[in-house]
Amino acid sequence: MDVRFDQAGTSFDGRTAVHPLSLSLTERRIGIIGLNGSGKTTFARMINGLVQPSQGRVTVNGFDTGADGEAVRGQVGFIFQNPQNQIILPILREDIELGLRGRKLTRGQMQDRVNGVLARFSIGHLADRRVHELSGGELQLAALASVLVTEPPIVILDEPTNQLDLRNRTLVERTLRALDEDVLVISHDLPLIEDYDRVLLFHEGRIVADGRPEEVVAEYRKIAVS
Ligand SMILES: Nc1ncnc2c1ncn2[C@@H]1O[C@H](COP(=O)(O)OP(=O)(O)OP(=O)(O)O)[C@@H](O)[C@H]1O
Repeated sequence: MDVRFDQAGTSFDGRTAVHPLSLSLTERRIGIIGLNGSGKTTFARMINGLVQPSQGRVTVNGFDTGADGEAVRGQVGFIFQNPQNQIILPILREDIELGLRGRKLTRGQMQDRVNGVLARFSIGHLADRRVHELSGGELQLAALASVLVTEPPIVILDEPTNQLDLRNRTLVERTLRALDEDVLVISHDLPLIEDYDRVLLFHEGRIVADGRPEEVVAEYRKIAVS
């Protein structure tokens, strides 16, 4: 990935959520950690243009999140903290297809793409199930399938193992490890990011540590008890 922040920061109603920062993210797997309310989600949303910087600029693979919003959304798939909120249609297959509407695909090509992504996450058996009946782990995989069917090169996941039991957590962890796409994962589940290429620690809207997982997690532990 090639994500650049150039003195980019953002405020809500005069309160700074992310202080202006400059950095470049080029690694394949990046973790974001920090206390509740430290700015992690806001930072991630600035990358896909859901939150615009109040100052500075953010570019993703060369596209400006302000000026080239549509191109940026094609580059970055975002899986929200509560995946049930992002699945719109009642039947999983229909929801996955929704992402492909507007693309010039024949019915057959569309079905091939949907079946391909279902097979990739081993959830073909869920294709015709009602989304609201799926378990938490199944829902996470369903959300991944719905986002990845459009083939974004970068995927951001906001707390993908939140509220999952050990089995579903392991399933999602294993699935994330096998992804070919570049990933940026916000997580309170520290083992999930322990072998990532780079970890950012947010604290009060600033990045206060940035580096290898063990070093950054050690800093996080200090903040957590201070
Ligand atoms: N749309 C918004 N309007 C107003 N304030 C917001 C908005 N989004 C976030 N904030 C505020 O910005 C700060 C950072 O929030 P953010 O969601 O980025 O934190 P976080 O680190 O992701 O937290 P958590 O771990 O609890 O999900 C918080 O004080 C939050 O209340």
